[in-house]
Amino acid sequence: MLKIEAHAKINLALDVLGKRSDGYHQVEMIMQSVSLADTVTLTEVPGDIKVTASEARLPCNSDNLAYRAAALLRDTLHIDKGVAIHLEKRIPIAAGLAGGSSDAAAVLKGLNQLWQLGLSMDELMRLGAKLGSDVPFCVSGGTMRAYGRGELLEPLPAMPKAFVVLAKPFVGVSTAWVYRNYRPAQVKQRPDIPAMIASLGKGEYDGIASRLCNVLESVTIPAYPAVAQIKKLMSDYGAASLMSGSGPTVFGLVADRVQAEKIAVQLKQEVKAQVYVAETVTKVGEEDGEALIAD
Ligand SMILES: C[C@](O)(CO)[C@H](O)COP(=O)(O)OP(=O)(O)OC[C@H]1O[C@@H](n2ccc(N)nc2=O)[C@H](O)[C@@H]1O
Ligand SMILES: Nc1ncnc2c1ncn2[C@@H]1O[C@H](COP(=O)(O)OP(=O)(O)OP(=O)(O)O)[C@@H](O)[C@H]1O
Repeated sequence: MLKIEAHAKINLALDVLGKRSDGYHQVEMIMQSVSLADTVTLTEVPGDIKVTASEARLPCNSDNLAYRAAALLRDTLHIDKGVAIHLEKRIPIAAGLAGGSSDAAAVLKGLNQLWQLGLSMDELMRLGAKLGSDVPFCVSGGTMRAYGRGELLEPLPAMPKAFVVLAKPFVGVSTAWVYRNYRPAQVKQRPDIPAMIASLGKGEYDGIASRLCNVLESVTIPAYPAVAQIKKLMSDYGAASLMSGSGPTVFGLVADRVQAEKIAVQLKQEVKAQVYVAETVTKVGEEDGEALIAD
């Protein structure tokens, strides 16, 4: 049996560079893992793939990304083994935090170990790209520049430790809908990604916090005013704030845990949202032995 922590991600910067002929958008992003995580438990069983989840509204059939990750490994490598996958969900669903992608990445990494497949991180990331654009990042974790449709990654210097308040209003946002409705003309500000990378290189928290920028806010905010409301409250409380991915979750960065806890308490009083306090995490995965826990 294996237990794996599947971490959520936030996008510190997200730019859309154009639309591709395959329907996806060319993006450039800076992605960061945070400590909020689902726990994925893998147990070898005879037969097929079975998925259970703590969250009743999650599909447990082949629509579940964790199921699809296991099926992809079985089909690609012609493996005739079964696995029971249990998802203890903590990452809110359809939130812009890559919850499903992270579960899928955890299954790829976990089954690589449980089924002794010997796949490299690179091979796992390539397989992950078949499941979704965010999956390769979730396989590697840490702080990364992502480009292409988001599946191509370049490691960046780790973000200095920061505390992250996450607030998800009670709406689910479809990533496909957000990209479909993206109009460059509606974008007021685009991220300065080279400058943010320079700040990461110097370990300058302020340089990173002052450059948070996500062009997809131009689609999600007009449709879901709660996002703007939460962003404003976070800034009023002293956090550098931004919508993560396609939303609707807004994150606020602060350097101090006590301040993060205070902001979370204030937000819970003022807005209808699921609120969490997390922190940035450096590279997750097998290398540091942190993510895979064998029983
Ligand atoms: C918004 C982000 O979460 C930021 O990290 C990602 O760009 C989205 O990653 P994801 O949820 O893994 O997305 P996918 O499952 O690959 O794609 C979902 C849908 O979003 C759209 N999509 C996604 C990624 C991309 N670069 N361009 C797109 O247009 C496509 O319509 C696609 O059908
Ligand atoms: N294991 C899973 N956990 C969460 N959602 C899943 C999972 N498998 C499939 N899904 C489906 O995927 C959709 C998006 O869920 P998810 O939580 O991954 O969104 P997200 O955080 O917006 O992802 P991203 O940031 O990668 O766009 C939901 O409609 C959900 O039903």
